[in-house]
Amino acid sequence: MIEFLHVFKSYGQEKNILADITFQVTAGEFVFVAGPSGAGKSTLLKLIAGLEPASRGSIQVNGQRLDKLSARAKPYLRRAVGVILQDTHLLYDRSAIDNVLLPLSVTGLPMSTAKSRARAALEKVGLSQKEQANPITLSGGEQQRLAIARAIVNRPAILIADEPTANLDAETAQRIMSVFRDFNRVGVTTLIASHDEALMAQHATRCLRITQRHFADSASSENRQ
Ligand SMILES: Nc1ncnc2c1ncn2[C@@H]1O[C@H](COP(=O)(O)OP(=O)(O)OP(=O)(O)O)[C@@H](O)[C@H]1O
Repeated sequence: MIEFLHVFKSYGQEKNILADITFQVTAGEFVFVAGPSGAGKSTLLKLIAGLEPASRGSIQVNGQRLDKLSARAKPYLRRAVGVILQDTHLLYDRSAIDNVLLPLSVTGLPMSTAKSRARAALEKVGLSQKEQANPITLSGGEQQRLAIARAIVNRPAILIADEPTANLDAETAQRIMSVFRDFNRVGVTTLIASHDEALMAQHATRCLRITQRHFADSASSENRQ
């Protein structure tokens, strides 16, 4: 489902932000990506989403080598991977439901079908009552849930989220995590970047840990105690 083989990533003069990363995530897994600030967690998620190219090595997502992806295959990959970045990029001049409809606009679905899909996505994250609200009037946790609804409306096989519980109180963070667990329960492969150790200890089944010049996978044999 996701495979990194000896992946390196540099940004210009910023050499080897990620160095020699190898791991596999199989369909349906729930995985945390952990590590201190600046370790490269966001970078790892962006590589999976195809938002940044690897500098070296091979990445496969959903059976496709990202560096060999044809222009025609790119939109399919975009739909297969739902992405929630640190900045949720919600549009504050549109209603909540219009934000969720946005990724559907390129699919050619009839408006009535698109609207019922968007409503189903809002319902799954508990925001049915807020479909006409402007995102700016929503709380931090509600905005995060709206971003999740927008990420899952195309029914992605993989969901990746970058620090989705940052800046939220503990109770709201738990609510967001249970939304992710619900999607994972129905088969969505889920990767979440976090540096909240307590939250991860509670929820993690597996943890990919990036620290300066070191990568550890809690599922690999050398890390099993
Ligand atoms: N577009 C970019 N151009 C240059 N350097 C970048 C770029 N994006 C990230 N970096 C650098 O790469 C390193 C890793 O950044 P990244 O955002 O992946 O870390 P992170 O672990 O997600 O951090 P945080 O927990 O603070 O969000 C940082 O030193 C950052 O400055």
